[in-house]
Amino acid sequence: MSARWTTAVLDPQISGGWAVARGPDGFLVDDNGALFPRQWLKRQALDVLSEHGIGHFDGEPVFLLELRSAGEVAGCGWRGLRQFMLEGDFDTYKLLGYAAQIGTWAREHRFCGSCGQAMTQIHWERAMYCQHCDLRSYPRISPSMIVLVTRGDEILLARSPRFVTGVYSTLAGFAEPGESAEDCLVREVREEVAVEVKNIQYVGSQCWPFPHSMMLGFHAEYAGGEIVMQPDEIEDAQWFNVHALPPLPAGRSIARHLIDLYVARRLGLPEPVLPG
Ligand SMILES: NC(=O)c1ccc[n+]([C@@H]2O[C@H](COP(=O)([O-])OP(=O)(O)OC[C@H]3O[C@@H](n4cnc5c(N)ncnc54)[C@H](O)[C@@H]3O)[C@@H](O)[C@H]2O)c1
Ligand SMILES: [Mg+2]
Ligand SMILES: [Zn+2]
Repeated sequence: MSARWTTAVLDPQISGGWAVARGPDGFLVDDNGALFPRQWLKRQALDVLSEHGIGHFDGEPVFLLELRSAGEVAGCGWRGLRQFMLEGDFDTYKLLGYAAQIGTWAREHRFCGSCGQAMTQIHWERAMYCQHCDLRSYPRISPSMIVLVTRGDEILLARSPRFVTGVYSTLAGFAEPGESAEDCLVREVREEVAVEVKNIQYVGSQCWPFPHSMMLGFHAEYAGGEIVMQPDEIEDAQWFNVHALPPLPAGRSIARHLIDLYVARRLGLPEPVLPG
């Protein structure tokens, strides 16, 4: 949510408003962006799997058309969510990030995980419902810890084989059942680089809709151990001096914020603000 964008459960039976369409290649866009007059968009030959009322943008209702396949709409193209995260209006990115998470979840919860029968949308809360089991499934959110480990002027950064060439980032990993945030952080750092940490401090959080992570960001100090990289997960890990940093993650990511915040504090510069 943001100043311009708030989530809400809106009944698709009501008419009007804006709509976004999401297919396998991302969101439908034209020169004005990804928001289209809903009645116009629904007249296009789109292969709609489901429709969801997702919230308000500048006070106007917004709906998501989740598509089975990418079709052709004259004058329009497709744009992935990552592009919206990297550049352009952040409120629009927040709206589309939410739409993507709702679309993914609804697509993956069409059938009851308990009995296998078709589920239906309910319109007073964000849930899919199985009448047979009286079971509700809510949108999936996966808590992930992300941590900048520091040792004075040095910060510990690593590369996953999945990263853009040359980029180094903070360590991250998904929480497992039974863990606290701190347990998870200590385990992930141990698994990925075999380092021990102390003085864990919570910094802030960020929704990361790729596809449904909730990043909880921390700072921790080095407490011991030599770097041993986890095979397959970590391609390289090093201590970098704050004056000689490698290519870093995208400006709006919490990974980048954790790095920029520490460097600013170390160098006595103004502190950056985490994009909400
Ligand atoms: N916003 C940021 O700045 C930022 C930076 C780094 C990582 N991330 C995100 O943090 C998350 C975790 O990072 P990671 O990839 O290093 O995780 P990780 O170290 O836990 O390893 C990834 C592996 O975890 C497993 N996995 C996938 N989804 C899972 C889930 N929902 N629950 C449990 N295990 C799962 C898979 O085997 C996958 O290969 C990812 O979503 C990643 O995109 C965000
Ligand atoms: Mg990881
Ligand atoms: Zn069921």
